[in-house]
Amino acid sequence: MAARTPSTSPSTATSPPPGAPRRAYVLGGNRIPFARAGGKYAQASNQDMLTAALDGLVARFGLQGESIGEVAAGAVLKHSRDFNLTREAVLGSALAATTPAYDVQQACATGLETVVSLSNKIRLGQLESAIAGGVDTTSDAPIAVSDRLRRVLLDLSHARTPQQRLKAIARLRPKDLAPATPRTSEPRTHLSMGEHQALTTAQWQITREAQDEVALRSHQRLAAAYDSGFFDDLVTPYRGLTRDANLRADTSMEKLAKLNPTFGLGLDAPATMTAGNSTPLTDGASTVLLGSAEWAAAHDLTPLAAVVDAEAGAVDFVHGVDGLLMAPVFAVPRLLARHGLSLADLDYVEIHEAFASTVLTTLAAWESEEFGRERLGLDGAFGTVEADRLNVHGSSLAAGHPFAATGGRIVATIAKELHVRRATQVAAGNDAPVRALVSVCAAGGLGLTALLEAA
Ligand SMILES: CC(=O)SCCNC(=O)CCNC(=O)[C@H](O)C(C)(C)COP(=O)(O)OP(=O)(O)OC[C@H]1O[C@@H](n2cnc3c(N)ncnc32)[C@H](O)[C@@H]1OP(=O)(O)O
Repeated sequence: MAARTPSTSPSTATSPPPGAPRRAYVLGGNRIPFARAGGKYAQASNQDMLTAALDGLVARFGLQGESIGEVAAGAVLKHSRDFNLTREAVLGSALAATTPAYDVQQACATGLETVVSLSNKIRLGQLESAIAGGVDTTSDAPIAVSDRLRRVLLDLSHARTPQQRLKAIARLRPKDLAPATPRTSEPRTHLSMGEHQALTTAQWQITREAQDEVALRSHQRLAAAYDSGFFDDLVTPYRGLTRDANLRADTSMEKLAKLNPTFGLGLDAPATMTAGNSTPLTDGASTVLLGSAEWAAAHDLTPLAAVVDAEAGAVDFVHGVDGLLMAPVFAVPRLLARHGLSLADLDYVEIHEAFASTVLTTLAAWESEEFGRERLGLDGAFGTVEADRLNVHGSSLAAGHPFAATGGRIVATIAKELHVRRATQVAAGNDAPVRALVSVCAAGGLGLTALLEAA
């Protein structure tokens, strides 16, 4: 277990101007390595994994027995018994049982939403400390019974006489006994996330080679970050895993090129999306420790980055022309405009790699003069993000994507990167702010984006 981060420079937590809301800081994070579905965590539940991620955080920051302001986390795929999964995880952890905790759900944006909403509470003075997080397992996904079987079972539980029981059972047909398994498909279109993204990929004419390059870079960068020790104080080994199981340090353009297309096979365009340039189904959990400058100082912790602001977006993917995962394309310009910033002002950007082409279609829209003028209301293209400041430590293609846990993984990673960069800059006599953007697309045509600044 990594040691608690000592506060070498608590005064680096910049104070807001008088009258402005105070700042909320990311103080650190902890996650378990992400596993492939059906892999090392096949026997672990959401509660097991979230508790493990929480306990790793507690151990790292010396929070045993501590009452934290609030813990908010969530899971996209949740058993009905887990009506407050987060509270149960807290009760099973080393935190004080007096820590309030609750579930949040915003599809793949869940983890980032918990960071944003808890940070806002800290900024308002409602909380001094908080833990954000998320967890998901596709290995232990809930399997529901059919609607008719569910109604019959409910009626049976209310039946008072044998006749009433028999009457309820008599309504059942053999087909009602078939289970209803969860699918990553949109209820209104019945298309999976991958099928939706294949439509967007074709719309923006993204090539297979460009997608494979994004995937390769993601694996190479995540492997390099692990090798350099970057994740030593962000990831705690769990159930035999020390690194994300999906990480393939030995993948190559040649290996990726050999994979058969998985999504977009029936389209009137080349099918370019494969298992290599799509996120795999993944199990895992992440947590992020948040606090005010005062709470951090009292606990001898160094603020890494402030959560400055956030912007949500949504697209009408059912009736409109915009792809299911394109909401961040619209949210980011609004977020940056509020701060008088452009993409060029950002030192780091992480665009969640739902699919390699999600990153590429997002960039293509921002780089398009026509899109900038007609859809974003700008004078021209919104801008671009060069590869050297985009997903610098890899992203979901390599790490995997346990839906609700991805936001926490990104925020903890980028906050540490901001802190490291700022320290190097300050040592060189440069006091310029260091900023990062987090962009997460989500099912339902949703997107959530956040602006962070090194403390
Ligand atoms: C908002 C959002 O985030 S939306 C996104 C939500 N997430 C999703 O929708 C999940 C999408 N992903 C999937 O559904 C699945 O992972 C799929 C369909 C893409 C692939 O599923 P599978 O076929 O089971 O993948 P699997 O892991 O077996 O890989 C297939 C092959 O590709 C190979 N492969 C995968 N990645 C790589 C790589 N980077 N390099 C080399 N080979 C690779 C595997 O080794 C395997 O080869 P094999 O058949 O010889 O064993």
